[in-house]
Amino acid sequence: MKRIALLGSTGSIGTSTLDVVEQHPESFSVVALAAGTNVEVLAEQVKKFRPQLVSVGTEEAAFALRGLLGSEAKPEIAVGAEGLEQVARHPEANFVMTAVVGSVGVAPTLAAIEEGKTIGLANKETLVSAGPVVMKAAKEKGVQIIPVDSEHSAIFQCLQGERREDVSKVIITASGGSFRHLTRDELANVTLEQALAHPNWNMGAKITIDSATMMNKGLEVIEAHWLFDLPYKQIDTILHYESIIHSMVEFKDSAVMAQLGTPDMRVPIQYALSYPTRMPLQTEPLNLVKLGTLHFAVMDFERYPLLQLAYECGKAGGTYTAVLNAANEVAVDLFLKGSIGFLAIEQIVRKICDAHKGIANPTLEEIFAADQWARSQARAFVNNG
Ligand SMILES: NC(=O)C1=CN([C@@H]2O[C@H](COP(=O)(O)OP(=O)(O)OC[C@H]3O[C@@H](n4cnc5c(N)ncnc54)[C@H](OP(=O)(O)O)[C@@H]3O)[C@@H](O)[C@H]2O)C=CC1
Ligand SMILES: CC(=O)[C@@H](O)[C@H](O)COP(=O)(O)O
Ligand SMILES: [Mn+2]
Repeated sequence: MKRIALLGSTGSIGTSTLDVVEQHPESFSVVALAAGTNVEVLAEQVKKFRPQLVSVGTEEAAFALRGLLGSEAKPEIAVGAEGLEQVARHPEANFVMTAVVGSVGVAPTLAAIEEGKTIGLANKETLVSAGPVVMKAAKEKGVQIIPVDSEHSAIFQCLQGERREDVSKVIITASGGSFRHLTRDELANVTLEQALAHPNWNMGAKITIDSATMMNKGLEVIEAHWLFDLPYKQIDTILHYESIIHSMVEFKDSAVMAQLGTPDMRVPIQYALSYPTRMPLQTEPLNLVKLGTLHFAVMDFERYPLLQLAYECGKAGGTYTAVLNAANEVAVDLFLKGSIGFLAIEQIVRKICDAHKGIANPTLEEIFAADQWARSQARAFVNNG
């Protein structure tokens, strides 16, 4: 039985995870849930899955949750960063699904690793921000980090039974995001509503914007570097408009393995939970005949400069990727709030990365300090025009 602690239960990955759990009550149960402030959805989840512990972002959310639950369910309720960590450390959990958004995922992921829990990693910002620290901790504790991000799950699946030394490269596919048909000039006046309309996936707001700027692929390249212990020269990206091929691995004999499927995150979520076995899943099966044709194009680094920047930061290493991530989190948040235009996201992130004086082999404290520095720089950039 997988006894799951789920971080980010009210989000896109969180609700899909609970859908998978519901399909297999004999194999999966929920012992603890963590969310931010969406207490309406959380209350329904608590009533249905009966976790022992629940964490919310604020005291107000905790008060509202108690009111919504009434006498129907009375889980222990924790709050804030401490609450997230408590959920990650829950003594009865043997699997922690990290599906919060942002580098707020670093601390609870490290806490779960410290407790020896298997990690299902959806939260890509964790490895982008603190990859060396997290991977070292997982190695020392013998903890398995199973990728949930669709591309990394695809690569992970393609690597089963293969020897790492036989891999010549991985090829991460990119849909191109909401504005893939626009030129850079045409990006100047795009709206938030347009940016949030991903062509293939229904996801949370932040990752949908990251997909439109191609930062999502940049974060995924860095995530792949840490998950699969590959140098950046062995990590390629390619445009693939339908998101049917979730990623590929090329081996030294030129054989290419790919994992395909209709775009449904429940597949990689369930694979992480059932690994190394597979289980049935109610989802739309892939029909290649109906699809007819799949389309590909070479990645355009001039069109998508944030992907170029992500490779640069990844290769520079140290604190550069934490800064890249934190500046991007703030810039995307400002765009979501309507404070800046779409193209300002990449301008802000580039300026802050250029201004950063990196620290090689950083400690966790140095990573957190770099993250905070980048956030304050990004906010100041906007305040000062
Ligand atoms: N959506 C997808 O298909 C994919 C997502 N990912 C990655 O998975 C992660 C989650 O993405 P997604 O589900 O789309 O995001 P959503 O925005 O849909 O959900 C985010 C979740 O995190 C919670 N949360 C946010 N901040 C905090 C906080 N400070 N403390 C506690 N909980 C918090 C939210 O709570 P609340 O809403 O209650 O405030 C919500 O439950 C991201 O890192 C993303 O890049 C990777 C691949 C695919
Ligand atoms: C579902 C998933 O894993 C997302 O990261 C998705 O890949 C976003 O799509 P693009 O970044 O390719 O637009
Ligand atoms: Mn992805």
